[in-house]
Amino acid sequence: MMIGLQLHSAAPLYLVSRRIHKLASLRNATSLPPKKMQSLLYPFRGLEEHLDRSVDRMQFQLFHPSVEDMMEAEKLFCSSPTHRIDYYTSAERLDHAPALKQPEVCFIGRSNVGKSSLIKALFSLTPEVEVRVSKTPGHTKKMNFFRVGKAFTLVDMPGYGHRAPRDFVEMVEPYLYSRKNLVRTFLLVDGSVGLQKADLVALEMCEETRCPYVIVVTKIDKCGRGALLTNLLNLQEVVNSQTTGCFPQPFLISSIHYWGIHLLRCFVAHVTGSVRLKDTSQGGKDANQCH
Ligand SMILES: Nc1nc2c(ncn2[C@@H]2O[C@H](COP(=O)(O)OP(=O)(O)OP(=O)(O)O)[C@@H](O)[C@H]2O)c(=O)[nH]1
Ligand SMILES: [Mg+2]
Repeated sequence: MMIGLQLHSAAPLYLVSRRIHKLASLRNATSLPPKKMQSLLYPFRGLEEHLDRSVDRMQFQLFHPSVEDMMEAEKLFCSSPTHRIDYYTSAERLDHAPALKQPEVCFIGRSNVGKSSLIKALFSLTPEVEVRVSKTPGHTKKMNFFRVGKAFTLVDMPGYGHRAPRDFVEMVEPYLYSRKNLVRTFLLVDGSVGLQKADLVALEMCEETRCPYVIVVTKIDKCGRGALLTNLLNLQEVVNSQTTGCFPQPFLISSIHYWGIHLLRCFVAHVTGSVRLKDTSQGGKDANQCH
């Protein structure tokens, strides 16, 4: 559903692929019928009615900014002559990583979980920033640094898992332990398959590094609500019982449908100190708190 995309058009492929998806922009999203808009902006809302009454919903909505706040955050993800968003550099080892002062956030997770796709969706309002995604696990082989003006840097990491354990040990681990300007790690877990053994290892490592982290549940469009809820509640149980550095609210996203992308943009802007939000939480805890 690209704006103005006509399949029979003779437009060159690169022009077609760089058009902005309608739902990537909050202004278009707010013109949706209310229920659809709620599910796009706050994906947990779409699941809530299927949850057992005994489940505490508050934990899933600690970070719950207003649309107005999300609009403010969205501006950061739009490039302008005074606020350039660009791919900066890649590094194979920590000592090749650029020395940058601005706050940094990184995205880690198993190969193929959707890290690069998420970053691509976050940057979809600046389609000239190229983020490569692939069906083949192990596609991202280096740490890729993207600058968002002077506000923050975002880092796409190689995945861990059967094909790329070495990359992880040589790049991701040292980065997580020593990167001074790292303010938040986003640990991605595939919502359609739930927590895997390798995810638990990553979770343990995030605990050890002591840098605050947050879980992002990806590909929520790929499975039924029942399976997603089971995976989600299992994840919450692990977060509640085994972690101290993890923000208790998991972020649910679909990078291909833009579900949860606006909320996550706002969270990134918030944790990097790039926006001051008027209303960040309903539950009395803010996004910088863990348990
Ligand atoms: N259905 C669905 N597919 C997705 C979503 N996000 C990513 N994918 C698909 O999952 C595959 C892997 O996506 P990537 O973003 O390249 O995964 P990655 O985590 O960066 O993988 P590595 O770089 O290999 O570690 C691609 O085929 C994407 O199209 C999503 O939200 N929904
Ligand atoms: Mg990748």
